[in-house]
Amino acid sequence: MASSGSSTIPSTNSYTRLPDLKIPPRSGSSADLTRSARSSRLGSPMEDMTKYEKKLLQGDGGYLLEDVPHLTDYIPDLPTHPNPLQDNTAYSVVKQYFVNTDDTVVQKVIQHKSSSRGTHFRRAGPRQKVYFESDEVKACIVTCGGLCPGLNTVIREIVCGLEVMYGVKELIGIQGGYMGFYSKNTVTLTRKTVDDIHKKGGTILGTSRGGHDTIKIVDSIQDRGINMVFIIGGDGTQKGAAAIYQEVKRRGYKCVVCGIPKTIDNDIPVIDKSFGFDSAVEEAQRAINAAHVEAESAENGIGLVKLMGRYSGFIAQYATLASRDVDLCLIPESPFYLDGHGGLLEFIEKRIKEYGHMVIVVAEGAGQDLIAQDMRSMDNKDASGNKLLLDVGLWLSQKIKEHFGKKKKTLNLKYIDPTYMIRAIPSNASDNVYCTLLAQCAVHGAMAGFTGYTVGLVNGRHAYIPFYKITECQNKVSITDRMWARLLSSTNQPSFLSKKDIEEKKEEEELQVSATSADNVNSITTRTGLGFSPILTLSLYHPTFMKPPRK
Ligand SMILES: Nc1ncnc2c1ncn2[C@@H]1O[C@H](COP(=O)(O)OP(=O)(O)O)[C@@H](O)[C@H]1O
Ligand SMILES: O=P(O)(O)OC[C@H]1O[C@](O)(COP(=O)(O)O)[C@@H](O)[C@@H]1O
Ligand SMILES: [Mg+2]
Repeated sequence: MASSGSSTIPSTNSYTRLPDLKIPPRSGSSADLTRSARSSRLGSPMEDMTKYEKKLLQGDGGYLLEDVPHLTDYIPDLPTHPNPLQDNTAYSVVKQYFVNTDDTVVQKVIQHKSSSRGTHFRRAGPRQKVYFESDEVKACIVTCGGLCPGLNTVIREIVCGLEVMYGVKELIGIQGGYMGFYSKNTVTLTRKTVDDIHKKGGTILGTSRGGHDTIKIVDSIQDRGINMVFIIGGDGTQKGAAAIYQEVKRRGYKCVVCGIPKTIDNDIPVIDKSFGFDSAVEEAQRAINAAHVEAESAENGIGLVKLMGRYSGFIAQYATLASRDVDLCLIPESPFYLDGHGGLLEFIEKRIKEYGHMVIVVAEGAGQDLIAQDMRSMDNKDASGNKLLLDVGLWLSQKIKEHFGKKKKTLNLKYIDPTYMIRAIPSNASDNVYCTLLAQCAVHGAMAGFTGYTVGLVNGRHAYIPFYKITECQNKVSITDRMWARLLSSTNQPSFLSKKDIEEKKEEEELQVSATSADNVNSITTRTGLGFSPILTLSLYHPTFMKPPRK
């Protein structure tokens, strides 16, 4: 818990001055605008939501800090207070408990002797000074998107963190996701009411897709006098959180907006992994084991297990690597074809002939283009705008059965779909610890006045990451990476790709990396002769905010 104090960067005054960067509010700043004053000062809300700001700081050797916003960026002269943790009997004895203001976390941990030091994020943790008095805080928590193991643990630990560490008394839960801000009642959250919730799956607050209406949400935040918003959700949710932060800032309202990344699919970039992912991989083992037992016990037995993963096949990949019983793993990132030489059906036939049984793991987003060709399906979307998938498990079962039928070969195929069962479990022990630390870091950041950030684990260290880094792309399994090769060699399955396909994939992935890399922003930063210089806050256009939020 203690700060290592081993900052890799020299401490300079210009660096520590960063939170005091003054950015004139667009329309004056006041923490208590009345509704009429508010609306009369509003320009076009969408105008501002089409922009986000980058706080970049350059140092020696290509060091770049992609910093998160701070309340003082738009509300000058906010008073600070000593952190109440210094009087907390549990924490007051910890040496160097407060994080050194210069501490940052590197994004890419592999370095060469000629590498530039690259992108860094602000290290998460408690600060010496806070920007809220305990009795001034009115916090709220909301959970959005699909379920994921650990949601209740994060809720519990935000509540306990605020109440126990910072003496905060006013905390409410927004029910039913984003739309709950303007269409549902709230629940009071206290240490007592959340005491047991980490043992249950799901979220005690409820969740939903769709219904993100930035203006209505921020109106509700202001009307309720909320000044800390903790938003737990996936890639869609974090985009919504970024829009809320922009609007709160545009109104000059003193309110922290903090995201805690949630997704069972592990599709959020930058962070090491999302909470609940480990629990999901562990629970998937039960389904794979069952599939293996069924397959082994029958003549020409196939156990087919479908796992979640709409656009990213991480659960399928890691569940396969963990199990060692899997003969074939199919994920959205790796295209395949069914018929002909080198096709999937030929491989299945061969493996069955060789071993008498096999286990197939398929991520729900795999082969969607093939199914769509087959079924001439419509491009359906859910309330959040996510693609509604066709059931690849049923489709594949059918195709395998038809193939064996045509060849008049015996087949015993058992299809297992444990997807929602996996998502609905409580988090396992390691995810519980992970959720606790994430929640505590989120709370420390909010008390320290940071805003517009997602808290995440980067190379094993907790960091505050600006929203745009999380929302600009999706984390996907790289099939030109060593980890996918490990899987291929463990299952001994073909890659179904030609050399040309692999080259194209490599190029595609490299392009994606360079489009989001620090090199792109280096060209728009400036330097002074000092080791570190708070350089500028850039307004950039980002496609996320170009469109009105999806409803
Ligand atoms: N681009 C966006 N801008 C604003 N809100 C969004 C955006 N995409 C999704 N949301 C909102 O975020 C919430 C959750 O999104 P969803 O994609 O369903 O789940 P997840 O956050 O788990 O990816 C929904 O209420 C949805 O309306
Ligand atoms: O809850 P729904 O609407 O059935 O959605 C199922 C989807 O939710 C997920 O479990 C998680 O997606 P999110 O992280 O976007 O919530 C996907 O794997 C799956 O495709
Ligand atoms: Mg999502």
